[in-house]
Amino acid sequence: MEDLETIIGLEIHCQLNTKSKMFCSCSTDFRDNEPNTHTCPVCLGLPGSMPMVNKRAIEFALKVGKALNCTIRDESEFSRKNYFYPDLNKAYQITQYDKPLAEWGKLLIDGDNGEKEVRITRIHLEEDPGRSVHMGTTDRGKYTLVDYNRAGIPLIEIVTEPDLRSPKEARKFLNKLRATLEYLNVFDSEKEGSLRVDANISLKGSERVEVKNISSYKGVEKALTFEVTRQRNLLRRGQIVTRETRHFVEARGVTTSSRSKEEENDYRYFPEPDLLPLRVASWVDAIELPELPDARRERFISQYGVSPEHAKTLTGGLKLAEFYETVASEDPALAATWTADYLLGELNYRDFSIDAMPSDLFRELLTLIKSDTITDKSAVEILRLILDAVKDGKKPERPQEIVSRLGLAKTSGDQVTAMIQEVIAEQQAAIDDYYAGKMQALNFLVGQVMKKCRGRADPGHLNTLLKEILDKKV
Ligand SMILES: Nc1ncnc2c1ncn2[C@@H]1O[C@H](COP(=O)(O)OP(=O)(O)OP(=O)(O)O)[C@@H](O)[C@H]1O
Ligand SMILES: [Mg+2]
Ligand SMILES: [Mg+2]
Repeated sequence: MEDLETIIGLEIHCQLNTKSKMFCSCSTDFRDNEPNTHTCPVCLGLPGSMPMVNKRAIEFALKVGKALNCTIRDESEFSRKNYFYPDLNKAYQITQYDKPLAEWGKLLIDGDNGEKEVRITRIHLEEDPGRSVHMGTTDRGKYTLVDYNRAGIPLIEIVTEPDLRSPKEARKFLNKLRATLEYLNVFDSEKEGSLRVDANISLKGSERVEVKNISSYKGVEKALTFEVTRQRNLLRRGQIVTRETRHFVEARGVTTSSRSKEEENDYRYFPEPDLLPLRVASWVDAIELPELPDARRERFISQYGVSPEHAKTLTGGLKLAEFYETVASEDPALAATWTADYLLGELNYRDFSIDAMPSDLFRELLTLIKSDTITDKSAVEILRLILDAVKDGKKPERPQEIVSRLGLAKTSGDQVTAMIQEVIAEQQAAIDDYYAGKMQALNFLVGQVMKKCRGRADPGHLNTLLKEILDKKV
């Protein structure tokens, strides 16, 4: 039972960052504004109002279609998906049904067993519903407010074939997709709720379960991991997995049943009578795609000579890739190591994005490392001081200032030699041990010199130097 194959397919809703909404001219820049201030008769769905298609949204969706190697349909069509819910003021959503804008694409990912192609079933355009804001606690004073500022924000839904084989692979797919969308400059990954995922999962031979509306990438992996265990346990106990829609409770990391298949709505789709069919396939030729993650990765390898692993990490997000290119000039290999191995670790630890690190300060830090002014250990210390200042909302000190203030400049050769002589004079017992062939004594002596210079000597160099001096004495 343990090796029952896991089958996963994703439906990803992505808000396009156009200036105005999908079918009206209301601004999409609503996040800092009062509820219901970005609305008009069209996005409120008032009787008699007529939708108009946002050309920009179509262009953005076509860009995504082209980047994901889709075929653009010669004719696509908007449809009405009918259901009643307070955040859906018209009682229908304008979406696409059997004639989506784009079909049959693919995205290359770094899968569980190496590089892998994930097929894209379709990409269609639709409008976001409004947002329900639940007030009060569950047991008392509970009521719900509705904010229609979000109603009508352009969305694309990207549906994959059930080609993913593990929760981790699903996360990798999402990371690659997010990077691609960022590079295309069609969405803003930092805006809350800009990418929402429905994750479908089954164990081979059983029904699938759909976990709806997961709003974080980590959430998708967690929800799917929970489902693998839950479904395996059901089968192990001789029960069956029922086809149902489930909800992910982020705070507890579990999924709960929200409605079973029998209760699922019949949406009574029909073609949207207020909009003409779209014939936009010919626009695709004029769309020029920017450099996408795979191409940039190859360029990083050839132009900067960074390792494939570093190149993959550094091109995993648009801002990260741009950051690297602003700091790479002096010593690309050094910059790659310090960005990918050290900086990213420190950022993740603080739940920061790359924006938190001022690139001019990082460049200065790299110069100090390259000129051998500070040790790696001191460089990490400086990095932490800068990021902690940012975290506290303070203006970070420049690396050079920190070096002077804390006296982090590497101890010079002469000073080290002097300190070694001091230690040799002080530690006769250890010296005797060393000559008696006890190699631990050397480590001890290195430690003593390090202590004297407060860690500002290069450990490898110190080791060699100390050995040289001691061996000469024999
Ligand atoms: N056996 C399976 N196990 C896991 N996922 C599957 C399986 N079969 C299909 N899927 C995935 O389920 C998703 C189906 O999405 P689609 O939008 O076509 O239909 P739906 O979920 O029934 O409709 P809705 O849009 O209302 O959610 C796809 O991502 C597909 O890859
Ligand atoms: Mg769907
Ligand atoms: Mg679905």
